[in-house]
Amino acid sequence: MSSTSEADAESILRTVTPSLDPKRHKGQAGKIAVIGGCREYTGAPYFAAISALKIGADLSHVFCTKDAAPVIKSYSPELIVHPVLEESYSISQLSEEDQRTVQDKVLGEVDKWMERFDCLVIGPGLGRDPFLLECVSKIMLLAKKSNVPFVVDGDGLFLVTNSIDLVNSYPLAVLTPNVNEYKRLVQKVLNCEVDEQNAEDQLRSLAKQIGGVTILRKGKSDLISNGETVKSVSIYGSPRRCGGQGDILSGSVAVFLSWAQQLRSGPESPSETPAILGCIAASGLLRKAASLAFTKHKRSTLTSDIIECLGKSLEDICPAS
Ligand SMILES: NC(=O)C1=CN([C@@H]2O[C@H](COP(=O)(O)OP(=O)(O)OC[C@H]3O[C@@H](n4cnc5c(N)ncnc54)[C@H](OP(=O)(O)O)[C@@H]3O)[C@@H](O)[C@H]2O)[C@@H](O)CC1
Ligand SMILES: Nc1ncnc2c1ncn2[C@@H]1O[C@H](COP(=O)(O)OP(=O)(O)OP(=O)(O)O)[C@@H](O)[C@H]1O
Ligand SMILES: [Mg+2]
Repeated sequence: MSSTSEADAESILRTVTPSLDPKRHKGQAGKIAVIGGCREYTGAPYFAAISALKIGADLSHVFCTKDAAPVIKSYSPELIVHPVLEESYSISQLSEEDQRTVQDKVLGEVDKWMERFDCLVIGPGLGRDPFLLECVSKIMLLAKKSNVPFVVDGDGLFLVTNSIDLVNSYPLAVLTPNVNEYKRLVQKVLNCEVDEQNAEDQLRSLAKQIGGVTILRKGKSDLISNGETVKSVSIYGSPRRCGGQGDILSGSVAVFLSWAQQLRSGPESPSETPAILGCIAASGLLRKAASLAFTKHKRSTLTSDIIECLGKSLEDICPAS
């Protein structure tokens, strides 16, 4: 059994971040899709999707409900927004057969794009509507069929905790639970309470029990495990706990995981998996950006201020030229 060690996040950021090569075409630096955004939540999918672009992905899509789409589009013309998800209230008058037709249509809309994506982020601002979550569980099956990696966060974790088979033994799944989401996962999967005294061993057991998926447990230090190795990232971030920082993280993991996967085909393939590298890089960068934003804005630091600092924080670690 390997022991926990503090990851060298800066060095990993330098390793996984690709150079800006003029020979590369649009799309090669990453095509990310966020599955999330409903009547209540439009900020979370926006934060995840825009963070992916600000770090350096080429294209960032959002698949959300019809009500959320115009709102998310209005935040940014950079995002490609698909108003395809349906909640129960909009289909409750339909017969069972018509509801199935609606579900097939939703799945068709997502599936026609699936193979083009390097990574999905499933859950920021998804909500907990049962019809919508059933569609999303089928989207996860489609992603697995196409071997597309996915990061599960927010309400996606609510779905997965209640249907662990959706991610069990899928090596390209990354779960990014916050304190509440982690507690629910531990209770459900390990049948016990969170043990802070043995946090690393418990995280390793949890990841192993879910068949070697990668888990990034967010907190004062971020802990990352795939059931074998356990790494921590404790770089000083910010004392502000404004909502949305986890959404930046999930979009960032998707980009760095995609970049780390590209290294696999190169001559110097790192020993850690792309999922572990992606988590370490994202955690390190978010913490640097949060620290920079806090230096400028102090108590009024908001998630959008942290997003504005992603570029400078990455530039300080690996300059573009
Ligand atoms: N600006 C935005 O748009 C942002 C949107 N965000 C989005 O918010 C969503 C929830 O994420 P979160 O982080 O609030 O979840 P978390 O800490 O487990 O819950 C806190 C407490 O609330 C409750 N609860 C939560 N959701 C519930 C529901 N649908 N229905 C009923 N209860 C619910 C929960 O109760 P419990 O389930 O534990 O009993 C717990 O006590 C998620 O989609 C996220 O992406 C955030 O990313 C922030 C920025
Ligand atoms: N106590 C803490 N001290 C320092 N950093 C923290 C602390 N808690 C969380 N973080 C950092 O903030 C990031 C987001 O974690 P958080 O627990 O706020 O996620 P979340 O609740 O899912 O956020 P969101 O509001 O986006 O849903 C993590 O990557 C972590 O690095
Ligand atoms: Mg969250």
